[in-house]
This record gives sequence, structure tokens and C-alpha cells, in this order.
Amino acid sequence: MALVEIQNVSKTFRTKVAGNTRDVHALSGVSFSLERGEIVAITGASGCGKTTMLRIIMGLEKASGGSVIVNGNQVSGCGYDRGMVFQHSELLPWRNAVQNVAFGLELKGMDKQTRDVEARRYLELVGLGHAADRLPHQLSGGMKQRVGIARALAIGPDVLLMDEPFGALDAQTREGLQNELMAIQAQTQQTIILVTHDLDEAVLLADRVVVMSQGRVAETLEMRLPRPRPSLAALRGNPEFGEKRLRLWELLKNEMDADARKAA
Ligand SMILES: Nc1ncnc2c1ncn2[C@@H]1O[C@H](COP(=O)(O)OP(=O)(O)OP(=O)(O)O)[C@@H](O)[C@H]1O
Repeated sequence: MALVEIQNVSKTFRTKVAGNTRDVHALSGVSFSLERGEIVAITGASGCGKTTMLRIIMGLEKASGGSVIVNGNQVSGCGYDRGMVFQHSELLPWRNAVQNVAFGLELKGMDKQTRDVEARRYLELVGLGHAADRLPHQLSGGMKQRVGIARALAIGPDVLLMDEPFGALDAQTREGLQNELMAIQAQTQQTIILVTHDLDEAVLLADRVVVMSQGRVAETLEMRLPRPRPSLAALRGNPEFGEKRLRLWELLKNEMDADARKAA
């Protein structure tokens, strides 16, 4: 069995607007799986259900149908087998970087000395060993995201869920963090599901890209560029990278055109 199995997941939100009840079918029959150590990117037009899918895997949202199985266990709520990184890492403002990373370990019941050592180890991994004692307001946006990644990795999740983790960063910081994430994954073999709108990011980081459209999986593209991969800047000149990116762009464009025709 694969490490992560998403089986026929559906989600309907019941909303009430001005006294009228309306069902929003956010997901219908979504299935895909990940082997240990794989990186899968989910992409697709705004509103196609990417975040809802990730929140269901995390256990923050309950599916209306289907199931999510992580390491043989059916997901029924949040758990330490899954870690999540959001677009804006909400750090506890009164805790410094190392104390923020240690937070999940504290909840897990780890003793103070061990969690301090562990938290510092993960801060080193994301290149922030020097900033361990800084408070969140003393960190840049990119540094805060690094703390968020360290915090999620420190609990030792089977799968790391990332919802547009670099979406709010400037282009240069984003490329730096993409390269760092690749290096961390090469070192730790962390299994990752990454939601992204950034096609370069999807092709650079993923083994497979799940293209979603209107709550369904429209297509799954194998990326499998050889690893270790060079930086995005170096990959841009690589014909295989260009070919995969073009294929992904065409697929997304076709899906968006089809959505627009349906809506017309
Ligand atoms: N709590 C909610 N209540 C009602 N509808 C919701 C809720 N959350 C999401 N939706 C709807 O479900 C659909 C999918 O939303 P979702 O946020 O998963 O899309 P997305 O692909 O992540 O979008 P984006 O790329 O813009 O972040 C949308 O129609 C959205 O309006």
C-alpha cells in the first residue's frame, strides 16, 4: 500500500446566503496516492478545490465521502503523522524562533532539554541556526516561512502538506526557498504534497503534478526530472524542463478554457 492514499474523496459545503441554502460541490471523486519520499504538486485554477483537499488530508476539514489513509491509518482528525505549512506561517509572537519550532514537540510531551536540541537541529536544517533567539517580528517573511517549515518538520510527520508556502514571498526569496526545500528533501526523503499556482515551482520540485479542475483530478503529469535537480535558474535552459512546463501550461489553459465555456 502507498504511504498516502486519497480514495474517491468528495466534499460538499452547505452555505446559507440571505436565507437561501446552497450546496457547493468543492470536490468530487478525487483519488491519488504517494509513495514514501515522493513530492506531489497539486495545481489548478482558483476555486478548483486544492486547499479543501489539503485541509481534508490534514484533518482540518471532514470529507463528505471517500477516505484518506496515511501510513495505513484512516484520517479522522489532526495528528502528528501530518504537518502543515501555510502561505503565511502564523508564529506565536511572544515565542522566539526556537520556541516556536519546539511548540509541537511540547504538545507531543517531549521534555524541555530534548525539544530544545531538536528544535535547534531543525532550525539549522532550514538555515536559521543563527536566528534561534529572534522573535517573529525580528524575522523577514522568508525567515518566518523557514521557521514554519522547521516547525512542521520537527514533529517528524509521515507527510508534509504545504499550501502555497512561498506564494507571499518576492521572486528571489521564493527561488532561494525552493532550492532549500529541494536540498532538505534530498537529505530527509520527506514525503510532500505541495499546492502551488507556480508552474515553475511544480515542475522544479514535484515527481508528479496533479492538475485539478472543478473539484476533480483532470490529469496527472509525471515530472521525474533526474535528481538532484539544479536550481530553477539553471533548469530554465534545460529542454526537458521547458517541455514539461509547456505541457503543464497547455493542460491548465485547456482546463480553464473548458471551464469558461461551461460558465458562458
Ligand atoms: N468553508 C467553506 N464554505 C463554503 N464554501 C467553501 C468553503 N471553503 C471552500 N469553499 C468553496 O469550495 C471551492 C473550492 O475552494 P478551495 O479554497 O479549495 O479552492 P482552491 O483551488 O484552493 O482556490 P485558490 O487557488 O483560490 O486558493 C470554492 O468554490 C470555494 O468557494
